[in-house]
Amino acid sequence: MGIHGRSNGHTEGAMPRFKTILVTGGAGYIGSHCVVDLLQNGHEVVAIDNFANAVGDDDGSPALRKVEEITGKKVTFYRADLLDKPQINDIFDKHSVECVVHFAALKAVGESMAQPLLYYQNNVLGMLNLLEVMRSHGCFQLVFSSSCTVYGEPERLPITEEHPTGKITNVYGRTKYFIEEMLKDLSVADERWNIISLRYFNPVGAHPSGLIGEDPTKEFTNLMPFMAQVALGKKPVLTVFGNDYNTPDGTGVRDYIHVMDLASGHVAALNLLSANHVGLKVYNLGTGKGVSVKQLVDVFERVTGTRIPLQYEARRLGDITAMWADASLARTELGWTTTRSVEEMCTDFWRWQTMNPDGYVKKNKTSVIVNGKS
Ligand SMILES: CC(=O)N[C@H]1[C@@H](OP(=O)(O)OP(=O)(O)OC[C@H]2O[C@@H](n3ccc(=O)[nH]c3=O)[C@H](O)[C@@H]2O)O[C@H](CO)[C@@H](O)[C@@H]1O
Repeated sequence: MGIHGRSNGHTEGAMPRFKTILVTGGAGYIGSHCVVDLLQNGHEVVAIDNFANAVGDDDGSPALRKVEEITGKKVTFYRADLLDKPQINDIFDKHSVECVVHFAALKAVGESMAQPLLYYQNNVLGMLNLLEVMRSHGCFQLVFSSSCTVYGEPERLPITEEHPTGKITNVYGRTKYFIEEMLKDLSVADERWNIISLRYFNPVGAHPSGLIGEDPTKEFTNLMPFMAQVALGKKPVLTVFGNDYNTPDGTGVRDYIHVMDLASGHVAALNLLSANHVGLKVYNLGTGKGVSVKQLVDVFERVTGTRIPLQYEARRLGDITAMWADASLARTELGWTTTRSVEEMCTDFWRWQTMNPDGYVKKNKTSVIVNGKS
């Protein structure tokens, strides 16, 4: 096991049934953490990313170089865009990809409302291109990165996979929903497909080494990265959107999940796919525990020894009151559970932030001009 690794009941050391995995969006936040776990479980990884929301430089991905440092293993990387089908085709020609873990997507809710066509094109068309290239290369094994956002406002809590989907209030969420519907149709039409869609709750935290973490290149609005910026003094105050919700302390409740627990959910999904034909299966990945904004701030302040000034404002448009998972299906069918506490989510995120206050360091080749010669 690599530095600070933690087994979660999966097959470390054993030979995985899938050898080469293509990871789309591999340089991103969840993608890079998942690549660590895949490598530590014996898979070979070909990662692609277009750097739409991940740091890239002349040598590729700084995040994936850190992943290589953590694991002592090599990642094959291509800067590639799923909208460029011939390029994706070339990558499949070069590597015998047995399974795809598909993270690459745009994910900013506000941006998705302002630019719906961009989101439908990138997320839905990107998925279509990928599925077509996979099929033409005889690759039918897929793990799809979905979201609890497909449930919309919960009718009951905790949310099981049977909860109705589709009543979504934003375009980003609808792209995830439409793709799930597409995957359903595909698995019915052609039984060669073997697909698991993982509905993530709220991923937070970072790898405990502090070497990789969340470093969005776009403006971000998620709670934990924003809170960490306030703790670092880069932003003056954390705005709490609403303290009049029907929750114990009036602030919104979510199911925060450590990104390394999320990563191990993907390894568990691959283990199931490689041993069984499932058609299409959907699993919630969450801890099953609801944590309010105020509670998360309290834990963060306590474990990091920082102070987060708060400013209460009106509810954010499109936000729901409370959401947490029933993750028992993933426990029984994938043999997967979360093992990391809210304290670890905060400590690990803070370690990444303090070790890398400006995020990843880019390695760009600059030519130095001396006496007119470069
Ligand atoms: C409406 C929205 O954006 N939903 C997206 C958001 O979920 P979600 O809104 O749950 O995640 P956030 O991290 O943005 O917010 C979590 C909680 O913190 C509160 N909060 C957040 C930021 C802040 O500065 N102050 C504050 O009080 C929110 O009101 C919410 O109660 O991120 C998820 C993961 O990327 C996406 O799948 C969701 O589609």
